[in-house]
Amino acid sequence: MSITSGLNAQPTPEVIVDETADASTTIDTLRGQIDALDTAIARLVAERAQLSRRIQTARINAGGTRIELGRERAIIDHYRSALGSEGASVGEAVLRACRGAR
Ligand SMILES: C=C(O[C@@H]1C=C(C(=O)O)C=C[C@H]1O)C(=O)O
Repeated sequence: MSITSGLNAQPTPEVIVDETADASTTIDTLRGQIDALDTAIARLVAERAQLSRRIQTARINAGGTRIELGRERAIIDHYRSALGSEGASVGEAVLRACRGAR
């Protein structure tokens, strides 16, 4: 299975802004949309972390290691392909968030 096949990415919703509004109203509207996206991103990362920890626990219980670097490299490559050069940093941050104990 490819990395992407389990993802259910949705298109970014259309940005609806009143073109006659003043700048501060436009900024408030767009910031509201950014806040909603950040909430969704955080929820997805938390959901991802739960799945990741289940895999890590299963592997440890089977006598393996918590970390699998080859798989992590593929994930970072995926983020780089999707987001450009800064995508690798995003992928690394996501992996870190999914590794820590909670
Ligand atoms: C979840 C896994 O275990 C670890 C965590 C990973 C992740 O959060 O994506 C990836 C590789 C492993 O270091 C896995 O092997 O898939």
